[in-house]
Amino acid sequence: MCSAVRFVDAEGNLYFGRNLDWECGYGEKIVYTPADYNYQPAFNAKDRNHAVIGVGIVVDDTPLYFDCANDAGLAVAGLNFPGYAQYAEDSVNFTTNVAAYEFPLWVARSFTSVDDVAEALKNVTIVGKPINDRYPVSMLHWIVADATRSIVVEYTASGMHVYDDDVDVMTNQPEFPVHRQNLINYINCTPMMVKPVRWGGAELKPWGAGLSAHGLPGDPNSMSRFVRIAYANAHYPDKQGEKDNVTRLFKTLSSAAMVEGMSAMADGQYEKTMFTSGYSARTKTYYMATYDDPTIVATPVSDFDATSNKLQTK
Ligand SMILES: C[C@H](CCC(=O)NCCS(=O)(=O)O)[C@H]1CC[C@H]2[C@@H]3[C@H](O)C[C@@H]4C[C@H](O)CC[C@]4(C)[C@H]3C[C@H](O)[C@]12C
Repeated sequence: MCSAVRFVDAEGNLYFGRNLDWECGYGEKIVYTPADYNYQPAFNAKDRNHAVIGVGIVVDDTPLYFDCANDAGLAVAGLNFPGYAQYAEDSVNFTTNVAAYEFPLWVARSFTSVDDVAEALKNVTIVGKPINDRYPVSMLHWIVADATRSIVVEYTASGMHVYDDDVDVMTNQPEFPVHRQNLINYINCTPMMVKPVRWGGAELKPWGAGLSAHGLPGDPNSMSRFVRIAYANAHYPDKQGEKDNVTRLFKTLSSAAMVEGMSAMADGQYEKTMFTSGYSARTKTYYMATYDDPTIVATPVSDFDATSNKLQTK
């Protein structure tokens, strides 16, 4: 399972991050794609040369991003969506064709805002073409965010769906509208301290703080994580400064993190939060912590050579 979140700090700077929950890693690193990198889209898309930083792997000199952000403060993450995602089998004439594997790269190379992405997606086909035989097509949906808002992009049997994500979180299956509607089941949950009540002759006092959120789902399934991270994101108080906002990002994501042993996949292997990563548009820094080493490592864009045309990893 995976979970993602977006929020802005008190000055309106974007913070965006995700948990990558899986049974194994892919050798992912921080990958920097400079503006002058020779990106050759899989089909007829045009490269608009935004520099990109994110987490991914490099295959055939192409950065395959799990999540990334660009120099304009636009960020995107891919999350599993099997059983629902259904890409086109081939390119479609008179539309912009984007291979599923390049979707985050294409978004971040091409656009400066969520509004522009949403407009472009009106005429986009996502094609289920693998980059090569070693890496089959992943069935994903994506959350795209900037300092103003976020959207969820789902490509299913009925085509392209772009949803306004007014709670600024995403997890896995099912479709975004189901997650969004399910939140109504939890609107009784609040962070307020519960007052003592009388039931007949008895005075009932709360155990302590937290009782007002009783019923918030604690299990690792996708719908439960959506509720939990939406609750955490909605109630986290505004923070000043980079440090407290990065803490907010990682703590909010930890509310939906997967602990090894809690959830086995179909093959019997346990899922765990392999890494948590995120971007601060305030300082143009990518942050990452792994399951085995929770130290949050900061990689500012300035660590890379922006004048080069080569992919760079750290
Ligand atoms: C496994 C990852 C998603 C994690 C997730 O959402 N888990 C949910 C588990 S469950 O089903 O809901 O149980 C996804 C997110 C991004 C994916 C990667 C990126 O799309 C980049 C390439 C794309 C290639 O086609 C396949 C390898 C790959 C390197 C992908 C491997 C894998 O599918 C990743 C790493």
